[in-house]
Amino acid sequence: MKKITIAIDGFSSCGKSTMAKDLAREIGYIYIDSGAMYRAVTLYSIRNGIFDGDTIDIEKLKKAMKDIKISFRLNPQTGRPDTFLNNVNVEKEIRTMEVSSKVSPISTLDFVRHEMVAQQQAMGKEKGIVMDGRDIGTTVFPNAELKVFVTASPEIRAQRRYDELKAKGEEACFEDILKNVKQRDEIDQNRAVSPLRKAEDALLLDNTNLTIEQQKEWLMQQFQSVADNDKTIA
Ligand SMILES: Nc1ncnc2c1ncn2[C@@H]1O[C@H](COP(=O)(O)OP(=O)(O)OP(=O)(O)O)[C@@H](O)[C@H]1O
Ligand SMILES: Nc1ccn([C@@H]2O[C@H](COP(=O)(O)O)[C@@H](O)[C@H]2O)c(=O)n1
Repeated sequence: MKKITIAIDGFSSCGKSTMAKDLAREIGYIYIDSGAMYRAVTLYSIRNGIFDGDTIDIEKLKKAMKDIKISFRLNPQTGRPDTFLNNVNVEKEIRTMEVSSKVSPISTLDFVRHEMVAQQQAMGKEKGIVMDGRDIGTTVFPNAELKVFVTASPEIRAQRRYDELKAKGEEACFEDILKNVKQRDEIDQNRAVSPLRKAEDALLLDNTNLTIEQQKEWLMQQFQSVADNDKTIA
């Protein structure tokens, strides 16, 4: 039986990784959170003096790219891959507000995107992959057999992120999160290289009023319908 490529794109914090990870687990595919890779480059940049305030030292980052090694390893406790930067688990560190506030400018840089896209395409060479991000259906895997574009209102997305942080016992400010969500959407949609766009052949999912369970079922149905049309897919 053959495996396919599944691309899940959309706005920040709308539930892409939640649904992508669940589908991948259910159908036995690899799951890759491409946003984690841009976050890892950002964390490296913060830690290595590549930022001066909000200004990025482009030449320094260009030279440093060869020293940034990103990998994923399955965390048996969470059932999802943790992100490793130069062999150190940085899953928690890449999710801070500091990284969230600096990641979109880093993601506008053509040489960063070029390197990330090459690595993502290598990971998906054998298919059997569910990858979520911003440009997966448009740039990374334009021939993906199933493409989904997810959206929800900024307020709902910020609320979900706020609830998640509170549930973990972490400090959170709803207004800061909302501002960050809107800022990232703006930068991601308007950058010159691979801006956030719905691929023409992507299915649109507005999950504003859906539960996690409902969106999971919806995605599984879309996978089933692709598989029903081609009985060689599993
Ligand atoms: N339909 C839903 N209803 C309520 N909460 C949801 C729903 N989908 C996802 N969530 C919650 O919203 C938060 C953000 O989800 P998730 O991390 O999957 O988003 P994302 O799109 O991958 O975000 P990012 O762009 O930051 O990678 C999580 O706490 C998740 O549990
Ligand atoms: N394919 C992608 C994925 C992500 N980005 C950028 O990274 C930021 C963080 O991503 P999350 O999925 O963790 O929210 C995101 O805001 C984008 O700037 C990207 O450019 N391309």
